[in-house]
Amino acid sequence: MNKQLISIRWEHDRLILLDQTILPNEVKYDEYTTAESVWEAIQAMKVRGAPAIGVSAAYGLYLGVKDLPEGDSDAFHEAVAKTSSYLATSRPTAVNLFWALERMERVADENRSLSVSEVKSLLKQEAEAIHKEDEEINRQIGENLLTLLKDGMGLLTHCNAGALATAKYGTATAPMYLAKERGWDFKVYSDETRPRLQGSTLTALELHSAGIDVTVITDNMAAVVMSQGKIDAVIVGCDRVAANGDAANKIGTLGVSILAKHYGIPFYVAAPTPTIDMKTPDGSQIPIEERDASEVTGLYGTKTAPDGVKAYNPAFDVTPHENITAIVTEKGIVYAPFEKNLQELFYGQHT
Ligand SMILES: CSC[C@@H](O)[C@@H](O)C(=O)COP(=O)(O)O
Repeated sequence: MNKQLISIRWEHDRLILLDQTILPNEVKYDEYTTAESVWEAIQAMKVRGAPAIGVSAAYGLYLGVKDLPEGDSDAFHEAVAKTSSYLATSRPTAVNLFWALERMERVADENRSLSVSEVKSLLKQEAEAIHKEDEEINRQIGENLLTLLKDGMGLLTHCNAGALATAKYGTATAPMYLAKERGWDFKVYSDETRPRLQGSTLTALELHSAGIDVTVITDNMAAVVMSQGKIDAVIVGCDRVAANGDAANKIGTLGVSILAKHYGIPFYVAAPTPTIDMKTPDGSQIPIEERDASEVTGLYGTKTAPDGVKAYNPAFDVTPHENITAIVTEKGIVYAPFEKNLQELFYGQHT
């Protein structure tokens, strides 16, 4: 993959993020050295995509406490909890954010007997481990998805669950990169994904620069390409999968799932296990972020709706598990009944 498109780097105690809000026009990396600036980057979607948000928040937590004085251990642990709660307010839907922060807090809690400087170094190691593991998880998701696909297939994806949304490979895009390595040719259709256009600005950019055959369509073209027999499978990412298999993903995914069901096309959700939230029983309990109306009434600083008109901007929707053919994780492929099979995946048994 084009090296320029790595979204997250960690160098010399600095977080370096590719600014995804200005792609594909400009490739710009910014350095982050404070928890506040990482919070802003997540909120403004300079870094976005569930796994990338989790990795960035983990580094953000370390950045927020790394320069605190060594002498007062209680004050240090209080600051860890406070910085974690603060970073958790940056975006509500992707559970990876909370998962990564909880993991960081656990490391601090379990090592209270160590010196502050030792805990700081463990926090840094934990953030680096979360980053590295994400890359391995995605490769394995790609391998598992490939077992469901064949050379030459037409694939539809929505939003960007690609390398830019993760440490590497992406989730929904992982089989596309692996297939390319094996000399397979998929024909990928990428929904533009209004209002933020992640499908055209990000997915099309990364697949096209990797030499993968990708065609951008506007969201309202998905039905026609399916009706024309161009799509053999839909693969999407997710921000949070509930215990019953309902899956929150970028707004518009629900509609794509309904179309896929209508046309009898398999609908696969690529889900790293950190994105599966066994504590949320079903999709109705997943918090859905609502973003500023200006994302709907304008585009790149140009108004696309009249002044003062109302606009509704939920950033995610929930695909009911009935519309999902399989949830593909790094640990295996989960089919219906999802509740039972997710329990088995996580706990080895149905409780
Ligand atoms: C591997 S990324 C999975 C999801 O986070 C992705 O599909 C998505 O919905 C991203 O939304 P975004 O609002 O761009 O952060």
